Amino acid sequence: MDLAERRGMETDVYQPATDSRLLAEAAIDRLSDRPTGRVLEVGTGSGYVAGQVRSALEWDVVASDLNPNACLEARDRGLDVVRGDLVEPFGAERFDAVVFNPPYLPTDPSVERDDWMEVALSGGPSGRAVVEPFLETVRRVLRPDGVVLLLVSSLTGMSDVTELAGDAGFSAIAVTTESFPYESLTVLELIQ
Ligand SMILES: C[S@@+](CC[C@H](N)C(=O)[O-])C[C@H]1O[C@@H](n2cnc3c(N)ncnc32)[C@H](O)[C@@H]1O
Repeated sequence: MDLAERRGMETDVYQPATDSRLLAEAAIDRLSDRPTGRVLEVGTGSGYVAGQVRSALEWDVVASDLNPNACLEARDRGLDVVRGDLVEPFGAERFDAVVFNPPYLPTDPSVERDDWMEVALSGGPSGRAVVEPFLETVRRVLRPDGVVLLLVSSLTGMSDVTELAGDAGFSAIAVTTESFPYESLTVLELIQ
């Protein structure tokens, strides 16, 4: 499924899809092995992933997004929501885990549209335009034993993402993968 097909959803807020469900299941599985803590979902969209984690685990859950419409939708689920760019609004060492299903589809700049679905889906020409600054900054908000759970598509370049994660001081482990005709989706656990 390409960007144009995903665009069939004429909405301002990304609605839960296969990638959202894969990330929510992996986050619940991985975080249930750890003591209760505080988790941030970056790019929460509808709030689905954060809501699933909050229902399944006794963790404090915070959600954030750049898109004000997403923030309102996530708030309607009863989530604590902060509007902002990636982890910029948050202080140092605030979270035991950060989860993110980023915009990851490689997109030709000449067909980019100026709307919130583009912000939700487009990862720029490489697919890594948002993943890269996320990996460069996320460590600041993690407690010393905190982890990241990051959804990565084969379209985004798995080895490029694991290399960027390594540059940012993380080791990456694939915790789950699902394959589809057009891409495979993996959740990486990034450990400091
Ligand atoms: C693929 S959607 C995922 C939505 C939701 N987490 C899910 O899995 O269904 C990516 C989300 O990231 C948000 N986003 C994109 N760039 C962002 C940024 N720089 N800071 C915060 N959120 C961002 C988008 O608005 C969108 O809601």
